[in-house]
Amino acid sequence: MAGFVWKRAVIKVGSSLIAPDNQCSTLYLSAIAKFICSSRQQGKEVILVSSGSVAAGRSKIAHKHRPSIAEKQAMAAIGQTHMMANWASLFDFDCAQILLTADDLHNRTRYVNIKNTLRELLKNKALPIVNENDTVATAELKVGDNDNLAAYTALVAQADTLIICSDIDGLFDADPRTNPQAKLISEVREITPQIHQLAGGAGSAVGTGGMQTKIQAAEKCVKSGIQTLIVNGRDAKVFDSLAAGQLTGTLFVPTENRERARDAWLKHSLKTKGSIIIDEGAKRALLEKGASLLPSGITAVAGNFVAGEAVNIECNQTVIAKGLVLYNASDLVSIKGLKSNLIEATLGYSVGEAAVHRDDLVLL
Ligand SMILES: Nc1ncnc2c1ncn2[C@@H]1O[C@H](COP(=O)(O)OP(=O)(O)O)[C@@H](O)[C@H]1O
Ligand SMILES: N[C@@H](CCC(=O)OP(=O)(O)O)C(=O)O
Repeated sequence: MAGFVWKRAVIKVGSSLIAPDNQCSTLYLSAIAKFICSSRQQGKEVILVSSGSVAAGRSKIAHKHRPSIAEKQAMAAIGQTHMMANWASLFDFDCAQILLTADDLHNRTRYVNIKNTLRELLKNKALPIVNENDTVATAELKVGDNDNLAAYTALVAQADTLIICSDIDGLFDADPRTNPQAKLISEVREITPQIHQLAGGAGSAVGTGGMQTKIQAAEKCVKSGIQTLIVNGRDAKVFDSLAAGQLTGTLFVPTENRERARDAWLKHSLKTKGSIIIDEGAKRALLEKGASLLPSGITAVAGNFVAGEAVNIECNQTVIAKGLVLYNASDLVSIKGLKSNLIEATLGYSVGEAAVHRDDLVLL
């Protein structure tokens, strides 16, 4: 198989690895944690999406064979602390808990907050651990499964890779539970209806969604240029291979270049709500150094946009870039021309030194 190259990955770990017998265990997590540590030492960035809260809390809440929604939510509330402690026991750096629902990902302000928080956590070398906020979310507000949640996380974090760790070697050409002749598919270049048909539901009592939700997750990622890998999280050798840069499991090959997909989205899909006018120095920093736009280079603000919306960036009456702005128009008016270390004192808050981060900016 070809080499495995990445810089920022979301690693999704399923319930069957965290709480195989409805109880937290580090049996399968040690190899994953070792891989996370060695990757970080090489300067790579990792975000975990971890399931397991319901499974880990199951034995703590009295319930009939099929727990009610409230019972499951109570299990998640207890199990989440056990799951986090289980991971934290494996690392000598900080783990950061992020609990999300679909609603958070669809709301612009909350989406921007999630993105900024992830960026800040990675900058500070903490390990973000994301799970669905099962305790508050009703079915219609939920993503529903952590495979799709991991794909959304990879998109919001602008990761280049999603690694889904499951209890099976990857995608097979038939459900191995019912067909012992099933063969592993090592590479998928196009997610066709036939690929969807290969997938069956969850294989264990603690899993949700099975291969179907993993293929949905891969589909979301590959069209945004994010390579997606399904691997067997029970096999420590898998992580030795990945650490050595060797692919294993099933790779879903991106159908689009990541930068091109991001640029096309910024350029064509987003309606601009205003303009930021910048000076020659800021223009040079953007064009020649690929820098973020700092408030110090802003001379004027036009329009009434809010943080997270798209704006044109203009110099000498020419639009030179488009990007997602981190501050409201009225706040930018207050901080234009100022050094970034004065943002907090001027506004009473700061979401970072840039007005538009270079990851959210496309040159025109
Ligand atoms: N075509 C397929 N290839 C591989 N596994 C499949 C396939 N169809 C269904 N499955 C089932 O999907 C299971 C993995 O999903 P799931 O039980 O939800 O685990 P996780 O907790 O890792 O998300 C496998 O154990 C397997 O039984
Ligand atoms: N949010 C739930 C997990 C949902 C889920 O997708 O589980 P899994 O199929 O094991 O990844 C929990 O923490 O129990």
